[in-house]
Amino acid sequence: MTPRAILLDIEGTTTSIAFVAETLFPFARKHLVEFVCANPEVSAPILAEVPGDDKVATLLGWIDEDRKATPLKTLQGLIWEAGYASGELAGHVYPDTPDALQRWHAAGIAIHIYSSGSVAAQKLLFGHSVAGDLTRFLGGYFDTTTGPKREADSYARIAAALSLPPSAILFVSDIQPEVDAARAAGLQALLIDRDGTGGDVHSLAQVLP
Ligand SMILES: CSCCC(=O)C(=O)COP(=O)(O)O
Ligand SMILES: [Mg+2]
Repeated sequence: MTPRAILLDIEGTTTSIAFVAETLFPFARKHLVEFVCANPEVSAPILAEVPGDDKVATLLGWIDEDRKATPLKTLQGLIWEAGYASGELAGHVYPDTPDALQRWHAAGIAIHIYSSGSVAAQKLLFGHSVAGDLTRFLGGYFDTTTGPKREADSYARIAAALSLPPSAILFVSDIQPEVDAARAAGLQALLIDRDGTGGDVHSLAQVLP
């Protein structure tokens, strides 16, 4: 069945893992303390969700281990905002990403994002991408506030939010447990392998070509 909506992961799917690991995360690490000190009122409710006495140390540890924790993701999005605004950051997208977004959009297929990165961070990345502002192609954004990406219930919630039967949505991700969870919820799903050594596809050019 041709899907009525496409749901895209970011890191490893639309965007390189290296950009996230080697550019975004170090930027957040470098500016974390400065941001928290300069924005105490914004930071306080986020830090309240971080366990332990030394919240900053916990957050820095989470960055190093790529923990997909909602408070960290919220804070990262806020920190990256200044980097995108100044032009120091530009959201990486693979060359086939804007082409695919344009193609699916023209075909009348709704395109949504589901990433562990916060919704604010998703909008920044696509709004300030190396291919320009791609947000005109995107209809909805989902993050871990909807639920973890490896749990089927999260995909059921997204289908309900989109008012679509799960089988009408095609999810694309580079992480097998995420693909498995989406399939368990009844979505169509494809594993993308950007190295081209496995997976169902290795480029978004192969998805609804
Ligand atoms: C869009 S924010 C940058 C990516 C990020 O922080 C992240 O955790 C990506 O996770 P994904 O679920 O897109 O693999
Ligand atoms: Mg991913």
